[in-house]
Amino acid sequence: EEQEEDVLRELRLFLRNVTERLSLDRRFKAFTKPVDIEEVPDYMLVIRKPMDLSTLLTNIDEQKYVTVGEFVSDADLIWQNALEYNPDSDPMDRHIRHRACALKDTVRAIIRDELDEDFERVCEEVKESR
Ligand SMILES: Cc1noc(C)c1-c1cc(NS(=O)(=O)c2ccccc2)cc(C(=O)O)c1
Repeated sequence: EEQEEDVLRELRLFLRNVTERLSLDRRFKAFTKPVDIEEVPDYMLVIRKPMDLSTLLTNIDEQKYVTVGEFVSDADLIWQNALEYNPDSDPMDRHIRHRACALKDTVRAIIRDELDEDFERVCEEVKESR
């Protein structure tokens, strides 16, 4: 009902704000768009569930997420995929892994600092009621 729509609207505003801040961080430029298959032809063979910050934003607009937990699961795919696809010791792989780890830590720090646990609990209740 109305109260549920209010909660989900506030969730979308919070998740858009988080996603846009990540997209503005220069360290995360390579995570802003889907990996380009022209540039990285075998990417889809290795990575089963590609994810990037622009796709997160589309998912938010399409009301895919009812809880912050669902959003974090998709956000985690971005750095997990980067670690999986770039495992080698060469400098390029190390560089993308450093940025992947920075993304992981930044998402967790924002959620810990800015998500009210009572708000997340209300979102979980909306999810259970559906
Ligand atoms: C991400 C990712 N996961 O595996 C790899 C490998 C990368 C990755 C892919 C690219 N090239 S790209 O054309 O697919 C692209 C450019 C700009 C934004 C988004 C994608 C560049 C870099 C980089 O570090 O500059 C990294």
